[in-house]
Order: sequence, then structure tokens, then C-alpha cells
Amino acid sequence: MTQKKEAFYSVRKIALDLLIEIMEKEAFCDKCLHQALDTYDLEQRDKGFLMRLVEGTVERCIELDYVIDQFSKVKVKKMKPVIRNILRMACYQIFYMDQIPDSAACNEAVKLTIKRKMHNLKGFINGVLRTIIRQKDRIVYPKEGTKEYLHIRYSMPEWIVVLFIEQYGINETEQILQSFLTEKKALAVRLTTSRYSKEEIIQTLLQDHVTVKEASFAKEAVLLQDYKDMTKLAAFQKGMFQVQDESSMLVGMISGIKKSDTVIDICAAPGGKTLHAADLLAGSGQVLSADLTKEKTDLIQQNCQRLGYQNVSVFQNDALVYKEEWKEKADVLIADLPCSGLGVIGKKCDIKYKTKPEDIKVLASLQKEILKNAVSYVKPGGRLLFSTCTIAQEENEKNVAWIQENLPLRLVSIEEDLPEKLQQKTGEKGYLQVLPTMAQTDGFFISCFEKTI
Ligand SMILES: C[S@@+](CC[C@H](N)C(=O)[O-])C[C@H]1O[C@@H](n2cnc3c(N)ncnc32)[C@H](O)[C@@H]1O
Repeated sequence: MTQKKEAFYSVRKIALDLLIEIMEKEAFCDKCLHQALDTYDLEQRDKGFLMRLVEGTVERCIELDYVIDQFSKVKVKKMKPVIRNILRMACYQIFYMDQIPDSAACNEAVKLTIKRKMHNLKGFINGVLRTIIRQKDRIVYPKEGTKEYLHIRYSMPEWIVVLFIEQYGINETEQILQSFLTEKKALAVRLTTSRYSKEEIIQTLLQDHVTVKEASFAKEAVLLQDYKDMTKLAAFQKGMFQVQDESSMLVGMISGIKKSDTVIDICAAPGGKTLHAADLLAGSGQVLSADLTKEKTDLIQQNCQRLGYQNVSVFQNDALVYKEEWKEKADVLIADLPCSGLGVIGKKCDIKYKTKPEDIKVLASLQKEILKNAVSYVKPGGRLLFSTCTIAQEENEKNVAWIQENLPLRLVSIEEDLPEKLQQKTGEKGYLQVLPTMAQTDGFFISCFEKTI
């Protein structure tokens, strides 16, 4: 018993360090967690606890701060970073981790305060947390159905709530925010069906005791659950699958890629769509896959090697700079462009704090600049697929309108290639905004154009 507590205690210490990096110094949550899992030799159970505690505290931070401010004389903003993060973490355990007794969450927070040599504040931490525990059923929230309520209850920065309400209305916005907070128990992966049959891959996964479930709409996808380290699975090591959200598989699904085509993927790392295109080409044709930095292109290379694709060439290349060798070379050009990422908040819990309102405009213009250049690489009659993982109209629908006015491209219907679940939307117009509420995927935008000259 003592040993178990000690393990949890040190995990909380690691969690506190990570929270300070993420919430105070703008470090990326997934990167920090990966580094910590590589650095510390934690048991599987402690790994799970660490990830849940850090991701959960980050994800619910606005609500946790709101609650702390109701019961503390010193407001969260005025507290020392260590103290506010100890309180946030403890409150997350009190409100969202049923298996941790409230008293343990409080005691461990006090111990952490002492460990951080802030003995003089242990009474403060203890007092605030004991009051919260006593009053936790009497917290006053803003009025339901208001933007303030959505902001606090779903821990979403107010500017994003306002943007979503403008675009989708208050009810749909609440559903979107809710879906971001729904725990994703299963991982979507795309199966390498050009090299293995679906049955063979599933058998290999089952032999490793992985639970394999039907995906929502992509026939080349399944959902995985109940595995410890994905990279140790035989199916992973044999290159039988690649982690990819189903929404992002739509690019390959509607691409119209045919055997022997040349596909250019101008913003390709870590390679999700490049690998899908290589799979669709089944050893024929070629994929020219590029990204800005060596660190990024190395990721594409590693994935290609593991999946065993020979028909992918990887380039370190700036998509803003014209490359004469690629003039009118692509039958299909994939422009899966840098964006605000507001569709993947459910997976990347810190993106909502890192993205700023002014980024939307900057990214929408960057997308236009990349598209102006990329269009020259498409053969006359070839296809350009423009996609993003955001749900902000300025980056999506408004850029589609801009493309139609300014580039030699015409929208083509994607209706027939879309899975049935997504067909009732705008597919016949040539684009689709996938919301995370539609099929339990990330939010994603996809549009398809044909080059006219
Ligand atoms: C949305 S991600 C691409 C995801 C990728 N298509 C996939 O499916 O795995 C956008 C990528 O654009 C890259 N990028 C940003 N600016 C770029 C530029 N000027 N030239 C090339 N790549 C760029 C980023 O490094 C990032 O990897």
C-alpha cells in the first residue's frame, strides 16, 4: 500500500513538472508526455495515470480555474505557477477521477507543496482544497445556453466559442464542444491493404490480444483497443497499419488515384496521406512527398520504411517556392495544408490554448500562397485536393471560394466517393466540412478540384 502511494506520488511530481511546461511555457502536451514516458521507467498503470492526469488537467483547465477562483481569496492568475498547477491537478482528480479519494488528492497536493519547498503555502493549498471538496456540489456555473456557460463548462477559450456559434449556432456548438471532451477509447488505423489482406491483419492483431472494432465509415480502417505499447505489436512492426483518423482517410478515398499515377503531396509530414496514396498505387506510379524541415521529412521516411513502400520519394522542400521540375507533373496533388487545427482539439488538448484568433487570418493567407504555387504542379485535367484539419470557415469554405475566383481550378463533385454516412452534406458541390459530431472522427475539411488549363 505504502509503495503504491509512493509510486502515485512521484507520478504526480512528474505531472506537475509537465503541467508547468505546458501551461506556463507553451510546450506541446503530446511532446512533453512522450519525452516523460521515454525518460521515466514507469509501470503501465502509472503511465496511464500520468497521461490521464496531465491531459485531463490541460483539457479542463478553464473550468478548473473557474472553480478554484470561487473558493480561493487569491485568484488563479495571481498565484505562483507551481501553486496554481498543484491546485488544478488536485481539482481534476477531485472532479474527474472517481477512483482517487478526495482526501488523497488533497493530501498529495499538500505533500507536493512541501516537496517544492513552499511549506508556508501548505495551509493555503489544504484550505482551498478542503473547501472545494465540501462545496463541490454547490458550484455556481454561468446560465446554461449562453456563450459564458459553454466557455466554462467545456473549457474552451471564449473566442473559439464565439467563432463556432457564428458558424454553427449555439446547439451544434455545444455538441461539437461535448464531442471534443468525449474520451476516445479506440485508436483509428488504416490497414495496408495493398500488401496484406484485411483478414490477415486482423488475425495478427488478435494474436496480440488487441480488441479490433469496426470503423465508422472507412472500409480500409479499424479501431484498436486494449494494447499496451502499439509499437511492440507484430502488426505494427510488419507495417500492416498506420495510425490515421478516419476523416483524414477521406483524402485518399475521394482522390481518384489510379494505378501508375504521379501524386505530389506538398505538405506531407508525418505522411498520413502520402502513405495512403502509396497504398492506393499498390507499387505502381510514384508519390513525391515533401515537407519543410529534415525533422519532418525523416518522419515520412521512417513511416515509408516500416510500411515497405518503394514508390515514395521524399523531399525537403518549401511549398511556397516554385519548383520547375514539378511543373504539370501531378495527376493528383494533395494540399493538406498547415491550419489552426481547431478540428483536432479532441485529440490535442492544448491546441485550443495555443491557437490565437489572429492565427486564422495568417494561416488562411499562407494556404492561399501555397495553393497559388501548387496549382502549377497539376497536369491539365489533373486533380487538386485541398484539405485542412480545422473547422474554421475562413480557412475552408472561404478559401474554396477564393480558389474558384483566382486559380484555374473547378470544383468537382465528391458525392459518389463519400461514405454513405457523409453523403447528405455538400459532397455534390465538391467539398465537405466534417464535424466531429457527424461520425465520431476529428473535424476535417476536404475539397476536390480539377485543373481546367
Ligand atoms: C496538416 S500538416 C500535414 C499532415 C500530413 N498531410 C499527413 O497527412 O500526415 C501540415 C504540414 O505542413 C508543413 N508545412 C508548413 N509550412 C510548409 C511549407 N512552407 N512548405 C512545406 N511544408 C510546410 C508542416 O510542417 C506540416 O507537417
